[in-house]
Amino acid sequence: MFRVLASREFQTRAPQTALTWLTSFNLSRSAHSLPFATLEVEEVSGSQPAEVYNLVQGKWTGSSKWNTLVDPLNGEPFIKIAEVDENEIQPFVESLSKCPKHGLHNPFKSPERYLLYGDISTKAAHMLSLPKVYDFFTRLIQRVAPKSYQQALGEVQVTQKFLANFSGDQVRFLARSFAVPGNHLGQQSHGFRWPYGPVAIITPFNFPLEIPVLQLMGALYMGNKPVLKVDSKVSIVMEQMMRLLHYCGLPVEDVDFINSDGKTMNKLLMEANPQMTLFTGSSRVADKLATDLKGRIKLEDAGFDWKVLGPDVQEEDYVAWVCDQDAYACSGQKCSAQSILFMHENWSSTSLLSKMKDLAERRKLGDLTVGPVLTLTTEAMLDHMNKLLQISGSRLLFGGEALKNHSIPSIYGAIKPTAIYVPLEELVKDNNYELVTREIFGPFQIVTEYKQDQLSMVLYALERMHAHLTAAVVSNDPLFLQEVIGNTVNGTTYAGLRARTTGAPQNHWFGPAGDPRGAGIGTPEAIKLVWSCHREIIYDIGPLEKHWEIPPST
Ligand SMILES: N[C@@H](CCC=O)C(=O)O
Repeated sequence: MFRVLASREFQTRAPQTALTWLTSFNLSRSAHSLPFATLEVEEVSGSQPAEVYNLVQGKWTGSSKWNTLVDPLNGEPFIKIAEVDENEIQPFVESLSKCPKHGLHNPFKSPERYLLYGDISTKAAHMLSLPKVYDFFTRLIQRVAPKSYQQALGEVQVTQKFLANFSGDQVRFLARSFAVPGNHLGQQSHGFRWPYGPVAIITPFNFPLEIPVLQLMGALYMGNKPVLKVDSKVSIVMEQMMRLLHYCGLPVEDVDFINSDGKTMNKLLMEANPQMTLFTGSSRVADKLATDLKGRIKLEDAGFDWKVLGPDVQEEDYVAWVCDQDAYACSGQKCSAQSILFMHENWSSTSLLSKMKDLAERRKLGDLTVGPVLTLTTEAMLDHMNKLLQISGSRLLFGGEALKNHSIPSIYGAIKPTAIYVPLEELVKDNNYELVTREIFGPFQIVTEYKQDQLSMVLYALERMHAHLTAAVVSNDPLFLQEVIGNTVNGTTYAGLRARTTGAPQNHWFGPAGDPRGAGIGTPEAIKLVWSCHREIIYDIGPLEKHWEIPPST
C-alpha cells in the first residue's frame, strides 16, 4: 500500500494570512507531490490499489467492509472504498444531529464564518489554478469517469471559477437581506436567508468534482452542515478534494463524507433526519427519496434533453460540431447530453447528418473521446437500439456497434457513438413515445425531422416529456425562438445559432424547471434557492402612541 497512514491525519496549521499561505504553498510544494494529496494518480493500480476513507466528526475513518472497484478501462481491481454499512452509521447520525436547525452560522450567529468561507474559497480557487493541482484532479477524474482530458479539465475549471466567484466578501453577499418600512414608528420587516441546518448531498458518478464541490460549498456558504455522499465509483476524487479544502482552512467538523450503498444511505437519512436533501441522479431514486423524506428534498434528476434546429440553415459545420459534442462528449454521460435532435426539413437537404457521422467517427478510445458507459452494458444499449429499429420507418444513421479491441470490463458498456432516425409521426404515437424518449446514459441519440407545418407536433412531443433539464433552440429567427421558448419549460435552455445543451459553466444556472422540487447549481441564485430558506423578522419596538388605550375586542 503506497499510502502513508500518517498523512491521513488532519494536521493543524498555525493560522496564516491568505498571502503568507499562498506564498508558503508555492515555495514548499515538492516537485512531484501535492501537500494535501494522499495518492499519485498514475500509481493507482491493481498492484497498488488506492483507499478511500470516510470523514465523520472531524476524523478520517475506515469501515469493516471494503468495496473494491475495477478500473473501467482494464477491469483491474484498483480502488478500495471503505463503505460504511447499516450498523456503522451511528457516528454520522450523531454528527448531523449536533447541528441545530438554525445552522452553523446565520446573519445573527457567527457571521465571521461567512468571511471564513470567502477565505477558504480564495485559497481553494488559487490551488485549483495551479497546473500541478488542476492536472492532478483532471487525471484523477479520468481514471474513474473516463472522459477526454479536455472534458475532465473543463470540470476542474468550472469548479475553480466557481470558487473564485465566492472569494472575498461574496459569501456574505449571498446572505444579503432586505427591509420594508412598517405601518408605524418602530416597525420594519426584514427578509433574511436562513440555513436549514443539518443537510445531505447525494451526487452521481458523471461529474466527480464539479457537482459535489458546487453543491457542497453552496450548502456551507449558507450556514448548513452537510453530510456528503458521492457515488462510490468516483468518490476518490471528492475524498482528495476534501483534503484540499481542509488544507485551505475548511474546519474538519463542518462536513461529513460517507461512502455507502444506497440502502445504508437511505437508513442514515431516515435516522439523522436532515432538514433538506439535495439529490442529483436518476428519477427513480429521486421519486423514492421524495416520498421517504416527506418532500424535504431538492432534485436535479433525469433529462431527455432536446435540440430543435429551426428553419434558418446556416453555419452547418458549427452546428454539426455542437451536435457531436452535445450528444457524445463524455460518451453521452452528462445529464445535459443531447438525447434527441428535431431537424427542420430545410436541414435535410444539407450535409448536416453526414457531417455529424464523420465527427462521431473521429472519436476513439485512445484519447477517451469515447469510452466506457458506467451504468449500462453494451447489450442493454444495443437491445434498446434494436427495439427502436422495429418502429416503422426508423433506421440506423451511424454507430450501432460495440467498440472493438478493448479491455473495458463487461459490467460496463462500450458502443460507438450512435444515432437512430425515427419518423416524427411514429415517435409521437402512444405505443412508441415512451420507448423513444427513454434516456440512455451513453453515446446515443434519436434524430427526427419535422416539416414546416409540423412544429406543433414537435411542441407536443416536448410537452409530454417528464423531465425538463436542458434544451437548445438553434435558430436566429426571433419569431421561431419566441414560439419554441414560449411553449416549453426546460430549466437551462440555450437559444440562437450557437445553442447547445451541454457545457454549462458556473455562470449559467443549471437545473430543471417545471418541478417545485427542482434544484439549481452554480449561480448565486441557485445557491440561495437550494441552500437557504426565507426568514422574516418583523421589528416592532415602539414607542406606543402617547395616550394609547386598550381598544374594544375584535
Ligand atoms: N455543467 C454540466 C452539468 C453539471 C451538472 O450539474 C453540463 O452542463 O453538462
